[in-house]
Amino acid sequence: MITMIQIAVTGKPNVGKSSFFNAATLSEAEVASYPFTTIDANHAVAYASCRCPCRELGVECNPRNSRCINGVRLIPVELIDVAGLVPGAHEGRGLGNKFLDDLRQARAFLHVIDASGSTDEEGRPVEAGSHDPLEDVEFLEEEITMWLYGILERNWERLLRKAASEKLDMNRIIHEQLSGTGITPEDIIEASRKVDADVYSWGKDELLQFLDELLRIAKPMLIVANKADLPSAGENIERLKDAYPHVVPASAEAELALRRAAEAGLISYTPGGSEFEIIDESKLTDKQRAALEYIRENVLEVYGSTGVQEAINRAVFDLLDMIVVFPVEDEHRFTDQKGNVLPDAILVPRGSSPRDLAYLIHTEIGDSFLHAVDARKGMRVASDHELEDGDIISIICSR
Ligand SMILES: Nc1nc2c(ncn2[C@@H]2O[C@H](COP(=O)(O)OP(=O)(O)OP(=O)(O)O)[C@@H](O)[C@H]2O)c(=O)[nH]1
Repeated sequence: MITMIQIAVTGKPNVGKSSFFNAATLSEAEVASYPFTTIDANHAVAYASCRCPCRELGVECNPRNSRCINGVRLIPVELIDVAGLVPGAHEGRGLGNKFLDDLRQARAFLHVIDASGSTDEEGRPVEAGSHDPLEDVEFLEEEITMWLYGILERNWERLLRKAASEKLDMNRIIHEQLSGTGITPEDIIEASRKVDADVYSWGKDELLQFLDELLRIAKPMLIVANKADLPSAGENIERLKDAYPHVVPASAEAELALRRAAEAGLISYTPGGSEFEIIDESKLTDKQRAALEYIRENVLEVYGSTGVQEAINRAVFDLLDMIVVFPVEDEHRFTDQKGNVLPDAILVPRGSSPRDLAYLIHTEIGDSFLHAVDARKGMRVASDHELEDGDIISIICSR
């Protein structure tokens, strides 16, 4: 059974988190026949997008677990709206079991910030450009680190003594303490290697350094530099890009405006696209025309898109390093048992093998895996062969 990848969306009040959440989630109209658009108030379905092989193969696909719009395959991922991360939250001003639950589920964080600097550190509106958004990035990382620190620090001395006297592996003990966060033993081993000092001599500084590394590995973060449409955002976006590896300029408001205009039949626009076309000039009011031109000049032409879809894609394909594989039963017709062409698009971690894919689809398929065929090349591939992005794979089982 394949579960959707879950990504947390967080940010202080007024930065445009709800706008981003809505803009990333296709509306009911756009996904009419698709069953799960909104899960509940705090969970919604967004899509990672990639090229569908249907065009290149000259076939018409019948997607089952995903959608195909004009040759673009949309693969569902789940967004979790994480509220309450405000400065000081780790001290008990808001982070509770709900946060633990969100943290456990989330594989990565999208941190929405107001790149225009028009909200202060608590999210109150201030004059554009008067707040430095780089401070907001630091605060969020610090909140999560300090929250984890609170969990470890409580019992640290006792745990060290226990590990020393019973000759227990400290990494395992740390993992037990952080159980419920979704952090794996491998993540902990990798992070603790990055701290020079011997674990038995770790003080506060080393623990914090360890937790910083751990978060980077286990819950990587992408900065959504929102409100990129405002003039004061440009310089901040450059500074953010200099300081952090994963920054996507975005305008959630522009994405919403373009979609509304498309729904009203005023423009043609594919969500996440790099351009739009006005359908009938005479239908636009002066105000609408000016707003659309503003978006074209200040968002699309500057940043290439509104950044909303790009943020989701970067989280899935860069931060989490996933690739897309299309499993089929019939390697000649690219179909499943029922004749659906290219029915499924599956996100798998880069480095996965056909056998890993088989297990991901179903334990039984993994257990009875015999070999796999690369349907494009019509060639058998080894069970430990590394799958490539866009592969169409037929799995041959003994049952
Ligand atoms: N210029 C501009 N304004 C935006 C953008 N996104 C959101 N806003 C505005 O920012 C304000 C806050 O947006 P919300 O989406 O409600 O922000 P939020 O972070 O969810 O706020 P809370 O619900 O208070 O947590 C609203 O007035 C939006 O219209 C954007 O991309 N550009």
